[in-house]
Amino acid sequence: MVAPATLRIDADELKSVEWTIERLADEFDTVESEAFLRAVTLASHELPVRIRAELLDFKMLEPNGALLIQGLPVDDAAIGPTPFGHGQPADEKATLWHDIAFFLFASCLGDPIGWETYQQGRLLQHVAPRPGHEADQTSTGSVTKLEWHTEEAYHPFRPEYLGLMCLRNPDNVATTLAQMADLRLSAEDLALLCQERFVIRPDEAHILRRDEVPGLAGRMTSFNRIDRMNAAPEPVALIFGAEDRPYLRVDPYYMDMPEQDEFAAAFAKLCAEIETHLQDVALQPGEILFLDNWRTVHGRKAFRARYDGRDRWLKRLSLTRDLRKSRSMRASVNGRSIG
Ligand SMILES: O=C(O)CCC(=O)C(=O)O
Ligand SMILES: [Fe+2]
Repeated sequence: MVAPATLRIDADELKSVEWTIERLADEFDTVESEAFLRAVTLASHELPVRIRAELLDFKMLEPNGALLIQGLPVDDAAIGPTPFGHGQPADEKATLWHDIAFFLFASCLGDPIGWETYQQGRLLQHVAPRPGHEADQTSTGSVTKLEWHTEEAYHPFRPEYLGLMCLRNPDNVATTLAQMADLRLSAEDLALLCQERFVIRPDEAHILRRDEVPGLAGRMTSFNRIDRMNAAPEPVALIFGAEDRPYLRVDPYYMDMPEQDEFAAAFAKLCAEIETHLQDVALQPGEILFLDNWRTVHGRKAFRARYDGRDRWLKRLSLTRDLRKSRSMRASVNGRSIG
């Protein structure tokens, strides 16, 4: 199986990265602003050249579907309690250093995007267990495994890359992933999977618990759009791109079984191949895992949440290579929230 590529930041590189982070931290107190996005994209050009080269190759040459960046320090006492479980919001200031680091690396791959119908359009999202959500098929679930999926598989503007930065993972709960490059599918199955015959519905993170959404009224156009995608989904192809190195989009939990036997059989083979080639990556504090969302699927093992402020805590960014393609669903030229 193809293991994720790894890139370890060395001591000299870390000094240079820290210098850039600290300069940005002097100027900004949140990563959720357009001014910060411009500044961090510019500053990403100052990253050490070896790091930029590795990220650029990951993007331009597609040598691997996953890239693990190691070597950022995390002071567990300084980052504050894991959000949600404790009933208090995260102290954004306490993780600003890491948030900036994450955006700096991510900016080498693409532009961060968010969703009007998810966490109020926030770009940097918390992945942490939430009381009452234990059995949900979302990033706030825990006792139920998060089934493997393409991120936002149903959406025409789904991200090309997904970043997961680990701040805390005391029980070594694994992120699961499978690489398209590992899958063995016959030419006949590939030909069936390339046809627009498969229905993928929106993730329930955009649908459940709508009554808890602050400012819901102002976002109803976007929520209505999600509801329409749910009620009348357009059939799509699961495999696309070049025949010899295809891309995929798939999320069985939100899919209908195709009616015709041959398509159902090809879909079942794809799922079985993915299951066979699923690997575990238990992220450690300070690690950032970048996944090519067109060449891997990912999920998470089940675990028992502690709700003691020390739970598993990742931050997540979705990145697009081409912001313009979603312009019809974004409010402004450099607005990042799609819906
Ligand atoms: O918790 C994880 O490791 C992965 C979660 C996930 O699939 C996601 O946040 O999109
Ligand atoms: Fe995901």
